[in-house]
Amino acid sequence: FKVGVLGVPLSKGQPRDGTENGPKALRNAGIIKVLEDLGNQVIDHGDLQFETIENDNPKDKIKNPKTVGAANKKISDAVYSIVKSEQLCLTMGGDHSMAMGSIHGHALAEPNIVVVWVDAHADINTPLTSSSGNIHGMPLSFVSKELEAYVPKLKGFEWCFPCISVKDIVYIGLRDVDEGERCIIEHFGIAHYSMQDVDRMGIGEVVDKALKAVDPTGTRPIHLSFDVDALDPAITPSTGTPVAGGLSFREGQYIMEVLANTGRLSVVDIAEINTTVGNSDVTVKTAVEIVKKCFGQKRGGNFLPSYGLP
Ligand SMILES: N[C@@H](CC/C=C/[B-](O)(O)O)C(=O)O
Ligand SMILES: [Mn+2]
Ligand SMILES: [Mn+2]
Ligand SMILES: [Mn+2]
Repeated sequence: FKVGVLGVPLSKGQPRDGTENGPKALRNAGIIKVLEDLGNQVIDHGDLQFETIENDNPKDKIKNPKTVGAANKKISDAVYSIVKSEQLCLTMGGDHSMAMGSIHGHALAEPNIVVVWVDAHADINTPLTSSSGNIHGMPLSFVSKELEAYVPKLKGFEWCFPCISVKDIVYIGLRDVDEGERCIIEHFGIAHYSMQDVDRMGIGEVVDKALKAVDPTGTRPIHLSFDVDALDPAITPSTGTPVAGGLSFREGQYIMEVLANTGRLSVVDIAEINTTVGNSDVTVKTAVEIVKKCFGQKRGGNFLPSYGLP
């Protein structure tokens, strides 16, 4: 693939410093070379620079609205231009509020996207249902048309127009969903596969059903937004909101292999690596292994055309 890599050092969508180090940690772990060794042509777009806006006081309890709004506008513009230049975009976060910008920019460039949201959390609180006021718990409410009426227009988000339908979203890995989010999921019938579903059906059936739910004809570009806290904290301890009982290393790899195999992956977010929490080496190594499966590495083995085999 032609892969456009973008660093998104964002942390103000949540309270724990450290997610701004995510892009650096992945780079230091050699993510660029790893992708090149898999035969991809990698264009490194560097790390976005975000400014912290002064007296960015909470508005209706929402924290750092101007800083997070301005950052996501930059993310949207960058992802838009990367997708427009026919590159498979890898956005390295940064807290998960980044997905508001990456989905927005992606949808502007590719109007028919579906969103596969792999996460312990639903991240679809509106500013009115959120109890924390942390925007990393709200990105999907800002970009979903059906929720527009419930999302107050906040200063800093004038640029953000709802660009997907909740029918285009499917969840995998849920195990910590707020009441307001459950209400939204039930009311709008959002496709979702929780860890209970993974236990009941197995990851193979979950991924098949998840893709069928949003893209039955198997034709639409895929936005994968992967929150490392979807995985079990034993393998991704360095994250801000860990929840026990997560996806195994193998289940995480399996999801990525199937999505890569569709050939329709268009944007991949990897979010919520926080190097200041727990053992960040394990977390970053796991994240790199998981991302490799998005960009062509197969557990059954790869041979690259360069070997000249028929
Ligand atoms: N639902 C909680 C937790 C949000 C978790 C966000 B994360 O999935 O991006 O880590 C909230 O709204 O504060
Ligand atoms: Mn999460
Ligand atoms: Mn259910
Ligand atoms: Mn998340």
